[in-house]
Amino acid sequence: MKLAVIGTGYVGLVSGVCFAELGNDVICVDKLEDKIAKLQAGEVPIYEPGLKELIASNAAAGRLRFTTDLPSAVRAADIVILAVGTPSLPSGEANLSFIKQAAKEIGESLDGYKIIVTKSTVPVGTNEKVGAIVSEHTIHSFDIASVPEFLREGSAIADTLNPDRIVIGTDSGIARERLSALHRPLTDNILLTDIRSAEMIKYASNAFLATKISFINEIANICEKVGADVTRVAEGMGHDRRIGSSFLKAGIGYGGSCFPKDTEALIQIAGHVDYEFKLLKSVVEVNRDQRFGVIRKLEATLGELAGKTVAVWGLAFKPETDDVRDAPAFEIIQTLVDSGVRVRAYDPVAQDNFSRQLDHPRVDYCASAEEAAAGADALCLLTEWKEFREFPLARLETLLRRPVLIDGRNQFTEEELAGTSFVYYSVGRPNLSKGVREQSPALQF
Ligand SMILES: NC(=O)C1=CN([C@@H]2O[C@H](COP(=O)(O)OP(=O)(O)OC[C@H]3O[C@@H](n4cnc5c(N)ncnc54)[C@H](O)[C@@H]3O)[C@@H](O)[C@H]2O)C=CC1
Ligand SMILES: O=C(O)[C@H]1O[C@H](OP(=O)(O)OP(=O)(O)OC[C@H]2O[C@@H](n3ccc(=O)[nH]c3=O)[C@H](O)[C@@H]2O)[C@H](O)[C@@H](O)[C@@H]1O
Repeated sequence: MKLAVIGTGYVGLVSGVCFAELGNDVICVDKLEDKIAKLQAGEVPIYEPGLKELIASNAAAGRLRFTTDLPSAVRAADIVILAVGTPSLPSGEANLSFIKQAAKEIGESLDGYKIIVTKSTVPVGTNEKVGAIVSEHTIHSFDIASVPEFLREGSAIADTLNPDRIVIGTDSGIARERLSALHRPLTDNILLTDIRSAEMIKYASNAFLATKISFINEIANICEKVGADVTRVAEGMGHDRRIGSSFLKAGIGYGGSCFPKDTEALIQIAGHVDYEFKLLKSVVEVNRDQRFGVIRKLEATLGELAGKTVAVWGLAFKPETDDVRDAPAFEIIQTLVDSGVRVRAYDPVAQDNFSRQLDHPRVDYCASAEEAAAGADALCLLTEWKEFREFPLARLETLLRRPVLIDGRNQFTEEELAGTSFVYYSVGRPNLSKGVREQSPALQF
């Protein structure tokens, strides 16, 4: 099939290249001339494992092209896929200006029947709005469909090529048939729905995953007070197939370009129909506070923070990505420098993106994990990159001025820390001092 994909962010690029890999003829479109020029030259604007190679092979095979010429790409396609951004407005609502503008441009470009698919995450009712905008600008017939995207950054290609399910929301028989045929090579698990339910499935899925994370983070916070270990608790819960073991990793809370914005947007969607989504409001509130656990633990060990030097390992919101959108590291580092701390930060991949957005005289960006740790009063691990997990603890002990390790991602085990001199605070697990568990407080009944 011939596809035009509008927007070359994560979703546009990854789904475009994966459809090309399946043998379709794909043109990816973006407004940004620089971005398209780079893609045409074989450069990939984002760090995503495997993406560069897959783009190169499909471009060389002539199945994948890049352009800024939206009208020509739309005319050459049978199916037009909208993958533009839907960032948050200050109110928390989704900003639909990119969607609306792209819908207008698509409408103006139509020269015959097309299927117009929205992959961007959009509030219920948006696809109908897209249909109305396209209609205003064309005399040609078209159908609309909502096909939400569920890929995760860092494993985007594997997720796209092996999806748990594909959701196709449309009221058109032709669109249902052609979009099922397009996705069937990926999975047989295709769920056909109406448009509004498909739009809701995406928000409900992200909100539920965010809820699991905030739930386990609250359990972790209680574990710290009662002397239990949240990793064992999550393991014990996860064996129950009704609960499942995924998304039960306690830590510094969720970040990224989607959970924070989509939870806020769903609260607004509910509010517009006079429904207060109390549970999701709490999920967001718990998440906002969770990152400050790192600061509280630093204060508990170092006392007054002003004048101290703190190393930070990890700036991306999760490993295997250079995306720093809504990364908890921003607020943690900002709070530290506001308290008079000098920060020595390092991330193997996301450092350039991060430092462009947080430039402060008390933040030094370092060339290596080792350089960041050298001479610091404490080290905070904020992103679970493999290189941090594999860093020899004996070496780290000698680099730090004080062997204080605040592990925001529960990366090290008690066995690994046994025999070291670390004061070790993690999330929802007993604190260790010189490798030995600190006494849990007596419980009152
Ligand atoms: N990033 C992710 O992992 C996932 C994102 N989503 C959703 O997918 C959508 C896209 O997200 P990202 O890929 O992160 O977006 P992004 O914001 O990184 O990129 C969007 C791209 O669209 C381009 N664009 C905007 N208007 C355009 C127009 N009229 N014509 C051509 N290009 C245009 C922009 O220049 C930009 O390059 C969002 O709704 C997001 O919520 C869904 C699942 C995963
Ligand atoms: O709509 C989206 O954009 C995407 O949002 C998430 O994907 P992503 O944000 O790339 O990454 P996740 O792996 O879900 O992690 C999100 C955040 O939650 C945190 N997390 C995740 C899992 C966990 O157990 N604990 C936890 O704290 C991560 O550290 C990270 O900050 C969803 O997992 C995707 O299905 C969805 O398509």
